[in-house]
Amino acid sequence: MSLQVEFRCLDERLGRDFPLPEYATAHSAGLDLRAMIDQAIELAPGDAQLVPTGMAIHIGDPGVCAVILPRSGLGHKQGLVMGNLVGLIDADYQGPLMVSLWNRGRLPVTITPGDRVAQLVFLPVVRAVFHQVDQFERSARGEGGFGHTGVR
Ligand SMILES: O=c1ccn([C@H]2C[C@H](O)[C@@H](COP(=O)(O)OP(=O)(O)OP(=O)(O)O)O2)c(=O)[nH]1
Ligand SMILES: [Mg+2]
Repeated sequence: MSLQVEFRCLDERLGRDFPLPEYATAHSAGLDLRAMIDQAIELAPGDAQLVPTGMAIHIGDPGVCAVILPRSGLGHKQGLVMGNLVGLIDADYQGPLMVSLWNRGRLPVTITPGDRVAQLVFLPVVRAVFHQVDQFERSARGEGGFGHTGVR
């Protein structure tokens, strides 16, 4: 399934010095996002910084959102993940796409302009309409949770 999404390039280096966001393979779920910073930054262990991606999107369909996720290699090996764990992009957001980069590792991480630091994944959204009730009709689980079914 493909989706038409409006895209604005906010940084002249994107599409000139660095490729525009693209799916790396025919079946990739995520498009890599680049750190469109002016100069290299070093993230000390534990530090987080909000970094522009040089682009904006307008999804425009309430049945779709996008999420910003870590890249597996950077996240696992260097500890470079998202400071908000997952970035959620609303369908009506039109501002610059920002990435919160958090070094959760034990060593400093250097980020160079244009580095692919995160990935953007589009997802379907179901928006709920709440119907207030006094009691739920009891389900098999009821109120059991948080390990209620055991480990083994
Ligand atoms: O990693 C992120 C997360 C969010 N956003 C943008 C798009 C999103 O639609 C908007 C608001 O995000 P969210 O609702 O998660 O943040 P909030 O703290 O609740 O802000 P708001 O009060 O603007 O909704 O910020 C980003 O650019 N990058
Ligand atoms: Mg919000």
